[in-house]
Amino acid sequence: MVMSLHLDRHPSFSGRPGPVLLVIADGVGVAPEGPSNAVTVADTPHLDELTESELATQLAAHGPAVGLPTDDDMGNSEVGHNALGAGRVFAQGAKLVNKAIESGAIFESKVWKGAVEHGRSATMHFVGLHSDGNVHSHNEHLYAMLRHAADEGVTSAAVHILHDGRDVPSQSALEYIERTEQVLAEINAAGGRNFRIASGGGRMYITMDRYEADWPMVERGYRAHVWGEGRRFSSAKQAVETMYDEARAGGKEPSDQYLREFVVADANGPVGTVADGDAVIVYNFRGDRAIEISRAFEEDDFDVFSRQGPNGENAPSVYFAGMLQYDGDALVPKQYLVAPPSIDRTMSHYLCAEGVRSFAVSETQKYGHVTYFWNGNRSGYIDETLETYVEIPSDNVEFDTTPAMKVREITDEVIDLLRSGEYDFGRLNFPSGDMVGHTGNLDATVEAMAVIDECMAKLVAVIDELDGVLVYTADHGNADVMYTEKDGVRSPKTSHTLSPVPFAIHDPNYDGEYHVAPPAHPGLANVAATLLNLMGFEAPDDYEPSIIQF
Ligand SMILES: O=C(O)[C@@H](CO)OP(=O)(O)O
Ligand SMILES: [Mn+2]
Ligand SMILES: [Mn+2]
Repeated sequence: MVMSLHLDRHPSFSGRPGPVLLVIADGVGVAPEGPSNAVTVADTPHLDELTESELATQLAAHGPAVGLPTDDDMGNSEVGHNALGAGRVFAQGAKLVNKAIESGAIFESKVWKGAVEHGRSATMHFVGLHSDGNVHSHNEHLYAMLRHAADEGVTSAAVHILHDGRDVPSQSALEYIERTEQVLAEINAAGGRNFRIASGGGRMYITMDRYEADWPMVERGYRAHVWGEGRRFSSAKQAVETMYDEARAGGKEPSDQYLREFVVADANGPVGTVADGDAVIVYNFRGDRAIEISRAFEEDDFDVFSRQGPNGENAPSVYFAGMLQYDGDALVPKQYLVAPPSIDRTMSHYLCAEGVRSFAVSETQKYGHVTYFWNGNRSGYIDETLETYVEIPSDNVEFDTTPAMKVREITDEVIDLLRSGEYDFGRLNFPSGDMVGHTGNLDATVEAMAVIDECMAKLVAVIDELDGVLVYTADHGNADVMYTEKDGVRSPKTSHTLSPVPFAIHDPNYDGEYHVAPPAHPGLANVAATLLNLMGFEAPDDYEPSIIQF
């Protein structure tokens, strides 16, 4: 049955005269007050006023509430914005890949079989985030594929690892390398097989750029993985240990995310370059940071950077597949192992069908979050005549050096759009709670929160002036836990958290027409229906229920 995209008007509430604005403070969760909570350490009188009002509550933003396998899975931007924008919970990549591996369906797929066929006569390469963070990837998926490939007669495999330190502890690369070397050794022990780690580097330094913020990152990764260009070491372990030592000798604590690229080489040179006829699998299941490297491998007429070898050789022609299809509109990549969640009828689809004008604003690092993720992993507009998307270019720096990021610029842009009178709905993402939070720098994150608070005050004032409604929430936690402490020793926490997130409505015309009455276990997926109600619409029947009741 094709569901119609029509929205009924709400029977008792026709909305306010002004626009509805959703503010998503990325990575700003709710955790107990304490010295490691940058959100509570910061002075944020305006946020406090919002979250302490009668129109406030908290929402689950991790685990099954956002389509992840278990309650141990922290939330992230992809699943968070998917749930916010689509008003329902979809089984996400992490879960879908687990299922495909458990059932064996992944190994029955035509794409896997094609990869194995190439791997039998050439080399099978695996490129991906090397951890069990379960945000972009999970090493158990890699291991299952390596073992299966070996069982199916692949004799040569090369793994290209991206150190994490962002979804897992900031200096954990060596533990993951040790475990992977163990798995590879077990596979090789059967004889006649050469499975090895071939190259790698930090995820924030090579390969895993997103939203075209920093293509040179992808170029560095491509050249290390394909051509074996980079500093040479006898093993991945030696590479990481050397770089740790060098960082500390320079007075700096090393950070896995930012480690330089390395290549494993022996007396004959790099041990796992990519050649014509090889298979390459990107084993990340999340799309934003996997799209650019996929394009570099699979596009015939790719022209963002030169893929030629050091002596002018042509880029190798490979059999390429992603774990999932990362962009269902642009069809990137063309071949994939597991079908992505099919997120249909997002809130944007309904609003466009009703002719409602809307905008979305963020800076590069989160621009795709409020557009591509929000719209169910679709790039581009749903209806360009009704929507305006604004990207403020991000600086390519380590973000604790610029804790305000572009939050003030985003605010100014949003205020202009609100005052234009042309929009009934707008959404923005403030990136800094998350991006600065990921650096593990507490002071910088406290400063980031103070800037968000300052900008919230401005937005609230404009909403008052326009008789609109402001809704404040976040997509998952991060800034709310900046370090953990054990036996008096502090370790920076660079990852997201399991915390709930704030939800608050600022409605200057509020006169008791509705109240906050969330269903049991409210989560991010309940926000879309709430926003539609505040605009004077009834939500679609199969959306998760609204947080407000009239
Ligand atoms: O930076 C990222 O890729 C993730 C963490 O892995 O963060 P977010 O989900 O907030 O984008
Ligand atoms: Mn996020
Ligand atoms: Mn993040």
